[in-house]
Amino acid sequence: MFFAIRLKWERVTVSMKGFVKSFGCALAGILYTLRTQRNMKIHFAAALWVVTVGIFLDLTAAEWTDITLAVFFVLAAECINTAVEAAVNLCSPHRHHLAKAAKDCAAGAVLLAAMHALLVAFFILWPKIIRLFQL
Ligand SMILES: Nc1ncnc2c1ncn2[C@@H]1O[C@H](COP(=O)(O)OP(=O)(O)OP(=O)(O)O)[C@@H](O)[C@H]1O
Repeated sequence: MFFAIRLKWERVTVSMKGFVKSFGCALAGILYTLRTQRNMKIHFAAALWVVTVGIFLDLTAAEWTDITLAVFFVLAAECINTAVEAAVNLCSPHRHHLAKAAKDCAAGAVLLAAMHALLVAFFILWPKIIRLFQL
């Protein structure tokens, strides 16, 4: 009985260590993207601005859901773009049309996510800002 509990506890500890390690790796990836990619810094600054304006405009829970989804979608797309760039640079240091396709498609994904974020900001924030200045 004692050994069974101890074995189970050790398994929990080991899986917790694995979880903490994966979390650390994921955080390192985000920080690497933030450190090396100018666009990620711009996205982060834009996200901070949107959150500040959102707090000021007293958004509803549904509006916050849309805004945060759009923000995290852009940040995640930028991390994936950085991963693709790093992998392509590693595998294909010389110019190749497939390397170009991979990088261009990854950049396209970021552009689409950013356009979506702009639309969401426009539909949610813009009418509120207009109303605020009409008062
Ligand atoms: N190995 C390659 N072969 C062919 N074309 C490439 C290659 N590497 C980059 N390119 C082309 O140059 C463009 C810019 O590539 P680069 O590696 O500078 O990425 P970037 O988009 O400038 O990244 P960043 O977000 O860091 O500015 C790519 O989108 C692609 O069209």
